[in-house]
Amino acid sequence: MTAAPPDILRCAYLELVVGDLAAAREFYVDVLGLVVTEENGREIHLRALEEFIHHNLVLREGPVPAVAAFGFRVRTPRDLDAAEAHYRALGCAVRREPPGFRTGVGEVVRVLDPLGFPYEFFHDVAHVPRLTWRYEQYGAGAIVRLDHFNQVCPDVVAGAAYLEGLGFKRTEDIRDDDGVTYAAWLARKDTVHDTALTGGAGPRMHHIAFATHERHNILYICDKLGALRRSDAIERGPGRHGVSNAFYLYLRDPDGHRIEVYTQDYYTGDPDNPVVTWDVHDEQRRDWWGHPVVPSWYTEASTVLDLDGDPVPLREREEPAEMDVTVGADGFSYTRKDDTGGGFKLGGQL
Ligand SMILES: O=S(=O)(O)c1ccc(O)c(O)c1
Ligand SMILES: [Fe+2]
Repeated sequence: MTAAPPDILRCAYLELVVGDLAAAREFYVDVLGLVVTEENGREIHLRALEEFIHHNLVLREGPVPAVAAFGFRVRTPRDLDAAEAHYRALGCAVRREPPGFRTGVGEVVRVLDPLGFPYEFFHDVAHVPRLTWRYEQYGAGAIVRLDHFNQVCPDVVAGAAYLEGLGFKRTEDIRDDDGVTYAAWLARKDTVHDTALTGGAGPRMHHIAFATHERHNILYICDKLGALRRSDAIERGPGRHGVSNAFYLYLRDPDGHRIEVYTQDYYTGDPDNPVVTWDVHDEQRRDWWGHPVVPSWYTEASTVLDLDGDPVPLREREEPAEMDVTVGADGFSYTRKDDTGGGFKLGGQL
């Protein structure tokens, strides 16, 4: 028995558990320039500059750095009923929480989804000032929107099928000639993704991504981290993605949570938007300029919590791992597919 999915508008907020609230606040507010909507001694509610809902990120101090909730806004209050019915039909744990359970948010339907991720759905939410035109409040990093989540799960094919059943549309993926799918990007709003699946031991959160309008905003964040002698917060990039075509930078926060700053992907809103599939051996799939992906980007990710706040046990990926099939002295990755010389980049191998 199935039940129609809720009409999800977009990824809207993430609840992050951090080990030191002051250190996390300094990173997300003082360094990255996210805006404090409200805060107390236990948690801080932050938003991007163009956001008008109460928050895009909750920082809550706790014993184990982890992700406690992936929040999605739905189109109408009735979509909360649809969310509850959809997940009960999937046999998932479902809890309906009253307004105020989540600061600034009305009623929330929380689920532990089939992949083991704590998703939650809401409609009613407090409106706060959209700071779009308040340029005097902009840090030069100018983070304007929450753009997407990225989730690590063992079986990307099954995970993408579940998300497509939830109404997400696949826009890009990475595969090989044997039919293995290594990663997939899926959208509800008219951009490349609201969330993505990265093949690996999961459930874990790979990253949360915020958008800037310009590439120079991302370059400024790098310069600022250098000036602060915190360049070790830069894990990967800056660079240009192949998948999504976005300009990107990956940072690690004080707890190791991965944050992407991202700009200039493309419109995907037509119903017949063509899916872009990349060959896992294409050296330009993850970095259009062919720069290698640092190993930690493939191996490290954040724990996720169940609805009781306990870490969700991991399942290992059974199919080949992308890092294993694209790096090594054999240089399986190519720049030009038919280049008989191998065409792989020296120095890009471990
Ligand atoms: O590295 S990829 O080009 O595959 C990529 C594309 C879009 C993303 O948001 C991302 O995190 C990673
Ligand atoms: Fe991303």
